[in-house]
Amino acid sequence: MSWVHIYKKSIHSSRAEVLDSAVFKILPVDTHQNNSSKDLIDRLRWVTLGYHHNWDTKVYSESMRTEFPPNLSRLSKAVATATGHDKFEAQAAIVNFYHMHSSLSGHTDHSEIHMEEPIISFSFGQSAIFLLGGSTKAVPPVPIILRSGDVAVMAGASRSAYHAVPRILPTDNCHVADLYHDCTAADEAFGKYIASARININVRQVLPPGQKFMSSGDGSATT
Ligand SMILES: O=C(O)CCC(=O)C(=O)O
Ligand SMILES: [Fe+2]
Repeated sequence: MSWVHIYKKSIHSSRAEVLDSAVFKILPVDTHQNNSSKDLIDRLRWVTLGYHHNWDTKVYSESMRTEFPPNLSRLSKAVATATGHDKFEAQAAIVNFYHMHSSLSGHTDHSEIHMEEPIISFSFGQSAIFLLGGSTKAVPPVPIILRSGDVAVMAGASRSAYHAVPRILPTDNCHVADLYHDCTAADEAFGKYIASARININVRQVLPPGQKFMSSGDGSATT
């Protein structure tokens, strides 16, 4: 496993583009409430990019694919190359939106057809306790704090290890101002959002090296 903590100030500029051509998951809306945009933003839990992982079957398919955001692709490739994975191609990402009481239970990420390349994970906003375990849930996990601007590279054994996010930790040191340049209304709204939220973007390669599309026999991942 390798972990790198770098580039706090240089990883915000693709924010608008990242949210283009994405699949969103918003928690069910209570029809008795009025669904203001703030209400909907608060219910947003994840977005997928590139190959859109089917949340129920955990399978990717060619029919559920949109262009991967070029800026995020370049950034992920630069991080992968800097950590010794220069063949890495960004083809899918999950953007997780955590609130102060959110958590993510223990799981492995194994839907990708090609598992030899790392997962590149970017964290913004509030901090998280990240637990990194082993190949079974019996392996006691190691706790790691992921802060805003941290980049984690899950490679080697950690690529297929169990991991979880049991707690979001409040921080007043999340460099909110670094996450945007111009003080537009949208930036101000983002500043308010991120003051009590964590965003994690984790980027994956799905296909084997050189393969550009999924063929019909691909994508039979099991949970
Ligand atoms: O939020 C994180 O740091 C981890 C997210 C994760 O493990 C996932 O989306 O599969
Ligand atoms: Fe994961």
